[in-house]
Amino acid sequence: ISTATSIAQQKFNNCIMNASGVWCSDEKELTIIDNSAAGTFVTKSGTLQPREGNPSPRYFETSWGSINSMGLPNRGLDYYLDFVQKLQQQKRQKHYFISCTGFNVQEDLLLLKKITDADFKGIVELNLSCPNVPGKPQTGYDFATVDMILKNVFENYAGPLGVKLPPYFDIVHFNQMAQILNKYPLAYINCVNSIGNGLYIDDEKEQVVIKPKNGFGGIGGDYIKPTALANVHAFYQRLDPKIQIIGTGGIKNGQDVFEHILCGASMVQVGTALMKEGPDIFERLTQELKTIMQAKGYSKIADFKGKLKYLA
Ligand SMILES: C=Cc1c(C(=O)O)[nH]c(=O)[nH]c1=O
Repeated sequence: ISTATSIAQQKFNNCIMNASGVWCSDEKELTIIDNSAAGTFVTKSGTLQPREGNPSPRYFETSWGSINSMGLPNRGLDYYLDFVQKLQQQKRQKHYFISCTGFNVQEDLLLLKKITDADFKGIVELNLSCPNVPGKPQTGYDFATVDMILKNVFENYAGPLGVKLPPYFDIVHFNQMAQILNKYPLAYINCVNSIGNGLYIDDEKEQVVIKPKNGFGGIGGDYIKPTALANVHAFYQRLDPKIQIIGTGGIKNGQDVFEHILCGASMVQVGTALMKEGPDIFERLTQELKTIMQAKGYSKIADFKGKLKYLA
């Protein structure tokens, strides 16, 4: 039984990896994920300059998931690029994802130029969905801007590149976004980022639980699995098959991984549950997925990817 997969013709021996932002902020964390059962890793979204991010507390775990308003703290794209290039020299058969995000299209293009100049051979994840930078709207909800960015990106960047999208909640929005995405040679899209600007309350204190934005933050975990599955499947139904889908959102056991793949995901990313359990989770998720595949008579991901059935 194999849980291997491939994205943009790059092969991974496991279809399960971390979600950007979790266990990927520095060399130490990335090395641990690299040595775990995860098929690969994606870095925290790198910006042109390093960032402190928002004031703490800025992350809070609940029984059903998490809320975060990190504010894009990161070491800067150069740091992640240097680290991944060094690692790539040692592990030639492995491929890695680098996430990046600019605050406008000019910055996006500068980031991609850095990646081109570094002769990066892995896969780029352009984050269009950070919900927690005060004063900055989520690019992914501005369709015209997404179109303009992708046009500029693919006029300037030649390597495999995917985009991290926010969750959409309207069929017409799925249609409109799919129409835009299908115009471009995307390697993949990653659905979904956290559900933006949720609010979690400590009843005893009658208080919010994170400091930034009066307690408003991105929601992850069990709360968002139905939304994540719907976004994966909606785009799977609408996109050119050349554009693969990475499923992110609400994965904490093998069943959740199975469901994302059934909806059309070629790869899955784990955020909140990885934050709670640590990198050992990858071994557990892989074994649980294999057990499910075995019980159903599937030997590889392709046997059931996208094969969700409807009611007649
Ligand atoms: C990159 C910023 C993001 C952040 C953040 O750094 O606040 N949190 C998320 O849940 N998703 C993001 O994309």
